[in-house]
Amino acid sequence: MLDVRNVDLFYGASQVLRSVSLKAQPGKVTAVMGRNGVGKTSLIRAICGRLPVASGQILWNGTDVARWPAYRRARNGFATVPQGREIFPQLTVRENLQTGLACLPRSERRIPESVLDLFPVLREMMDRRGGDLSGGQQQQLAIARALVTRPRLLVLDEPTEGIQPSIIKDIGSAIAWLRDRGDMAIILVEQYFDFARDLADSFVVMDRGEVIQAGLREEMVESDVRELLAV
Ligand SMILES: Nc1ncnc2c1ncn2[C@@H]1O[C@H](COP(=O)(O)OP(=O)(O)OP(=O)(O)O)[C@@H](O)[C@H]1O
Repeated sequence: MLDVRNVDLFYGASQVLRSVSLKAQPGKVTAVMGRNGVGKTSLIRAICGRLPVASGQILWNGTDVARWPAYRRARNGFATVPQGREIFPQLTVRENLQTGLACLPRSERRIPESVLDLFPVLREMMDRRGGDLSGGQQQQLAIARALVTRPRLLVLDEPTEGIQPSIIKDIGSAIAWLRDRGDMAIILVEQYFDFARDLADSFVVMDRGEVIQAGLREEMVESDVRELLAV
């Protein structure tokens, strides 16, 4: 289980996270919501080790990993699907997936069939270049690249951004399937309310670097949260 406690984060003198706490449990989706610029991506980067926190704890099954480098967290089960996907356009789909394997021991560096079963379109496109895929296919590739490490914590940053509705549905089904498998904690950063609500077990809403609302999905009052998300 991931237990983020009172994390503060700064860019230079500017504080972008203020005592942020959240939990993520295996078999559950924690949705992180909030308008543009409230600190969601910074929070994800802090969790995955791409940005150093100034204070607070990031407990992973009881161990504080807040000072661990990103590669060590990756080896211990953390995987991220970054905002904007960060696909290598010149590499093939297969090569993009292989980049995800780097944190695994040599003997385990293979692309699991189950990942391709989840996104069959990728199997058909293994030798195509990443840059030739549609936005939705690239998003599926980014999720698959995270999954090849067989993560125990999957963090997705706005996976529906700029994606057409039919593929959003496929991505939602894939996330639900991974959640229901039960061995992975999932953090879903999302501004698309309906998508987040359909998948979430619990939620946090952020504003200006702080968590201003949090609770279980049943406690998520649609009108309140929509208001907090409105620009
Ligand atoms: N590298 C950086 N240096 C300085 N300030 C930054 C940097 N990256 C982000 N910020 C600022 O930190 C704040 C939080 O940004 P962040 O990207 O975490 O928000 P967000 O909620 O993920 O927004 P979005 O949905 O637009 O990605 C914003 O005010 C942003 O301008």
